[in-house]
Amino acid sequence: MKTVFSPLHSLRSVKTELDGGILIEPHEKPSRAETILARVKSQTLGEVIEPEEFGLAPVKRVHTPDYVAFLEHCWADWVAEGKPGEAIPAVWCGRGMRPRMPKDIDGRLGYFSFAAETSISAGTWEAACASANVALTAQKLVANGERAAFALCRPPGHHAHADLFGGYCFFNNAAIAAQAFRDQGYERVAILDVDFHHGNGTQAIFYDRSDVLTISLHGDPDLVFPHFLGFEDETGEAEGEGYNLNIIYPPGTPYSEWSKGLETACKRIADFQPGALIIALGVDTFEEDPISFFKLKSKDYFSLGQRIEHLRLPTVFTMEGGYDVDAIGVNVVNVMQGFEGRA
Ligand SMILES: NCCCCCC(=O)NO
Ligand SMILES: [Mg+2]
Ligand SMILES: [Zn+2]
Repeated sequence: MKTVFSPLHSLRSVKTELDGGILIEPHEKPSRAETILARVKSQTLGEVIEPEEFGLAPVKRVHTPDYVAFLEHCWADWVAEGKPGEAIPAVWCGRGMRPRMPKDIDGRLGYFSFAAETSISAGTWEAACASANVALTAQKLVANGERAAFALCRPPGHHAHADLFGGYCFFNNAAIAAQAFRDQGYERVAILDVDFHHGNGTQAIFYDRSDVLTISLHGDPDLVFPHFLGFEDETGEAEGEGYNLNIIYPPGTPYSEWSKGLETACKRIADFQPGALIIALGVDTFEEDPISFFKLKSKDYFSLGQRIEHLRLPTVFTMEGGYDVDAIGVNVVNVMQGFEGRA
């Protein structure tokens, strides 16, 4: 399996994450991607290639022009106002207020975000663009005949809405790849999000559509991020009714339980008969993950990869979450080796 990787990910190197009332070293840090890359190479998973440049057109098939323009200029606008730290949203449109786009950077940060943990600084824009190009390059490999490709995306994307950032995400790489398949004539595309957290952005982007099936397995949003979306009664709307599926689990869920939801998801995907499958791959389902509460073991990721392969679909993997950096390389590559039958 080929891996697509961009060294430009390291331009995303913020020093802060708001957590527990203090600014901590971000969980979503450059060493995550470097560790995965090292494991891809040490396990000779396959060729590693750099992304092609696709420009902003395919990004704007998912994200709004105002949002893209905001992300491009955010850091410069923030610095121009003489702010001392990294750009962090601190004000939002609360219930009963007016959801119009403010001029000021503080207002725009809140208007275009849904959470406060995702700081922005120099290089964030460039890294987010590179991450989208990584996903589009993997999508092109698969559209051109590869059975599967691994988009080693950083920053991740599944929390990003059409015009919202948060949860360490800016561009929804999986959604951008899905829309690229659709624009290239694939009638139906399925996105399966196996990250510990709900793929709220992915759900929202396709919520009223029946051409892209969105499924997410995740921790109960009543207990964990993103808190305000991802419940099992969210099944799609209008044309999209029946084309969104959320499967939630409690703290301590082991693979033996979690895999029942995986089975349900795979059966729904098989029924949908998509021409392509995108796996939003987070490994923060791991038992040692610092911010999550499932209990998957490293060996379980082989099984996950094997089950996905049994769908017999052209498959793009987009890297999402996973914060136990010591184990992230093994867990991610275990999925790929399971997929390739090299478990
Ligand atoms: N306290 C912020 C938690 C953000 C979760 C990021 C993630 O892993 N999403 O998949
Ligand atoms: Mg998920
Ligand atoms: Zn996650």
